Order: sequence, then structure tokens, then C-alpha cells
Amino acid sequence: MPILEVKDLRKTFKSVVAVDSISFVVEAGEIFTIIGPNGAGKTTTLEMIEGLQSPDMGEIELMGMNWKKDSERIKQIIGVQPQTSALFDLLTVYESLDVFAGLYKRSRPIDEVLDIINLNEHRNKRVKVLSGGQKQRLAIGIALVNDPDILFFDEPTTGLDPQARRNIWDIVLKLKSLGKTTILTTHYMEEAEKLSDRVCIVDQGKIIALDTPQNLIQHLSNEREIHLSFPEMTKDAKELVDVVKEYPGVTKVKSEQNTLHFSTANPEQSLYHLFKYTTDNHIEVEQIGIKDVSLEDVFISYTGKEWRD
Ligand SMILES: Nc1ncnc2c1ncn2[C@@H]1O[C@H](COP(=O)(O)OP(=O)(O)OP(=O)(O)O)[C@@H](O)[C@H]1O
Repeated sequence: MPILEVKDLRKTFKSVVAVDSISFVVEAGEIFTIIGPNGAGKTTTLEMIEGLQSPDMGEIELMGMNWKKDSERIKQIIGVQPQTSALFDLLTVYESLDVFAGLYKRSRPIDEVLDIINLNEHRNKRVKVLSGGQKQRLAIGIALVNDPDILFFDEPTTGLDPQARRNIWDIVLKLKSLGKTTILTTHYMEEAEKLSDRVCIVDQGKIIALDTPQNLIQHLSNEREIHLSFPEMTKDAKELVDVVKEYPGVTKVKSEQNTLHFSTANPEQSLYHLFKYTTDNHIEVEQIGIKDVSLEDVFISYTGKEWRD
């Protein structure tokens, strides 16, 4: 059952079209990620759904309700992670959650929230002494105090180190196991790929692709990047550059130090020929690597632009 439906959403700021006819449906229980480069329109889209900005055009339905008629009821069923800069430095972790819990009719016990965000042992610490990752977890906790059905996290891991980022991923997955629906934005392709049930890639205010990470990757061409390194670059190994160039579907062949790199649209066939050649010619191979296709490649293929975190 769809828990959120967004239809033809549009928002402009003077001459800037921030969001340009965006439509999608999110099913209950999904982790739905909106990913895109800086200025793509992620935050504006999220804030319109959260009721913080009003669209110029389009419709938003949250569990069959809309902001014009049902704003008080919608506020009870959604959870929005505040910016960490909006936290109160002098309150403790527990007090911060307690203050926000007081704003709602429905609530989840604060001890349970502390368990979910893994901050139980820091419950009596003041916000100002928390690390960046702990502050983000507290901000997620604030989104949970009213036990909402739908959660919105805007770039919850930006600026965090890899471990702190993984801690946030664990929380998002825990929330999924509790039956919550999460809509998040991110700059990080790896995050979108690991966490999401479906990914919505946006660029310049428009959706350029929307599907499961697996489908997005599979629909891309079969092309793979392969590299082969040798203990030493013998004459035979050097000649491989010219040999590999002739294989069907092979492009971008180059050799760097002791490694041969190439792309191929026929990975199985190219590897078969390559191994036969190295065996027949007694060329010793040290290491072989095949780069997985990632969401980053999907972005590049749709937009023709490089992806930058
Ligand atoms: N209040 C505003 N006034 C004027 N322009 C705005 C405003 N908010 C957003 N924009 C512009 O709208 C476009 C989309 O911005 P938005 O913040 O939604 O992108 P984003 O994908 O969230 O980017 P980032 O990853 O940098 O946060 C950008 O060109 C931005 O400069």
C-alpha cells in the first residue's frame, strides 16, 4: 500500500527551478533514498513533503491525507530529523528527547528511543560534549519520539567518518525491521546502494532514474572494467596491450606500471581469451580485478557527468 504519493511537484525560487515535475510513490516499510549532486533539489523535495515548504504546483498525499486539510494529523504520523545545529547544547541527551516528546499526543518511551539510537550510556551527557555522530543519532532520536510511521532524514551521514556513518545505517535498518518507512537524502552512492529498497536519482530538479539499486545496475550495459597486474612488465606482458585491443567489445586499453587496464562489453569472453593467451605464452599474472558496476556508473550513464561526493 502506498504510504506516500507525490505528483508533479514543482518549486521555483525566482529563475531557479529547484524541483521540476517530480512524481513518485513510496510503499509502507520501504527505505526510499533520494540521491543527487549539490543543488539537485533533494532538500526542497523533502521539505515540501514534510510540510516545511509549500509547492508551487503538485500534490502530496501522506497515508491518504494532505497538508491543506489534515496538517495536525500528518504531524502526528511523521518524524523529521532536525539539523544538529538546532539541538540545545546545555540539555542532556535524555532531556532533549523529553522536550520534543512533550509536543506530541502519541509517544514512544524515551528508554526505547535511547536503545534504538544506541545512546543509552550517554543519556546524561550534555549535547555540547557529544561527537558529530552522536549528535546525528540524537537528532534521529528526536524524529522518533512520537513513534511515527514515516521518517524523513536529510543527509543524516554527511560529514561523518565511515564508522559513524555505519552506525547511522544500522539505525535506519533497525527502523525498517520495526516496520517504519524511511525517506532519506544522501550524496553518497554507496549509502544509497547499501541501504535502500529503492533509489530515486535526481539531477537539476528532475528524476533521472528510479528503481531498486540492483535493477538500476543491471539495466546498465554489461561493460566491466578489468585490471591485470604482473610481477614484472616483461616484453610479452607489454605486448598484451595490443593483443587485448583486438578482442571484441574491448575499449580503453592502457598499461600503467605493471598493470594492464581495459573495459569490455564481453567480460566472460575477454577473460577467457586473456587467460588462454597468458597461459600459452607463460606470462605470470600476479593479480586480477573486475570492478563492480555501481550506482555511480548508473549516474554517469544517465547524465554523462562525473559523480562527486
Ligand atoms: N530558499 C531558497 N532560495 C533560493 N534558492 C534556493 C532556496 N532553496 C534552494 N534553492 C536553490 O534550489 C536548488 C535546489 O536546492 P536544494 O537545496 O533542494 O538541493 P539539494 O539537492 O538538497 O542540494 P544539497 O545537496 O547541496 O543540499 C539549488 O539551485 C538551490 O540553490
